[in-house]
Amino acid sequence: MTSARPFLDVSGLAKRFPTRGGGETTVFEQVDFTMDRGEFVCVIGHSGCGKSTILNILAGLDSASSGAVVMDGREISGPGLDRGVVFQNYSLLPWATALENVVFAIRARHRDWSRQQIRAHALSHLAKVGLSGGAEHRKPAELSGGMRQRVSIARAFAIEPRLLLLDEPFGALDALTRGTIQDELIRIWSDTDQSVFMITHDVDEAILLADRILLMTNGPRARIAESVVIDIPRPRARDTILHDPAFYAIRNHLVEFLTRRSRELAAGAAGAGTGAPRTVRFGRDGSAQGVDVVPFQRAAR
Ligand SMILES: Nc1ncnc2c1ncn2[C@@H]1O[C@H](COP(=O)(O)OP(=O)(O)OP(=O)(O)O)[C@@H](O)[C@H]1O
Repeated sequence: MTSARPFLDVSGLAKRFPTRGGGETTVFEQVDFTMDRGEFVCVIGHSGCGKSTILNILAGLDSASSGAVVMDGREISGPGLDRGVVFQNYSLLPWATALENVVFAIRARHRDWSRQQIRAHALSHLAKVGLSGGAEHRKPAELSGGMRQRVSIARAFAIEPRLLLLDEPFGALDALTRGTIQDELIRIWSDTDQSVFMITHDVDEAILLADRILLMTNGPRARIAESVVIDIPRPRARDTILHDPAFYAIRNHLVEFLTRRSRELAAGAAGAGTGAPRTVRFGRDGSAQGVDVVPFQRAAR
């Protein structure tokens, strides 16, 4: 069932930067989308269309030139512990151990918790991402890239944010590590009602993880042109998902968007649309249907 008011409501978002000649450039405009509680949404679009800027605005680390972001009925106007952010470059405190990195975040969130409570909570979240048996006492420089990203994910989940913002979190990892951490991410997310907004360049990763994929046109004046519903049943596994009748239809649709339509739909191009994204859903046989509204229903995970 959908509620009358979405968990996250982004409307009319635009970002402009001044240019050297005294003018300004519009990176994106008319960005409109909503997210429901517990939904996992991925964003795909070419480099420079403004994905990270949108994520930073949702995080409260950047401000929009116009438009609004309303989460749980309140407008976002700065950073807050109701949102957790994971960047590609880990952003861990270099002088603190993995455990301390997580502990500091929990302490900021739960000021009334005892030291033992905080430590136990941190250790349990580190264990969920496979960091135990000594690794939790190492500093970031003594950890591999995959382990550092695990610490970032544990830290983000440990503060139990309502919205988790992930900016290409697996971009720097090798395929094997990437797969393992994707599985860990999905397992932790499945046990919560947290919503996830994730940027990725990897269409297979997006299909594996997302309930919905937002497709952005090329900048400048980029916008979200389509919202593609991924209703491949969960749990999804990387090897068996390839046999789902809808998988290649969705994959082809995304690749075709990136190679052709992201450019054709860009502002100024003939036939470029405006306004809210078109919702696209694929039938279980892989046939595409353009529909206006698809209610989000949290599927079994
Ligand atoms: N402070 C700034 N001043 C001027 N332009 C900026 C500034 N910050 C970002 N931009 C421009 O805004 C555009 C969008 O940047 P953003 O990093 O959000 O894109 P992206 O879609 O996340 O790209 P990528 O996929 O490469 O990470 C880029 O063209 C970038 O050069």
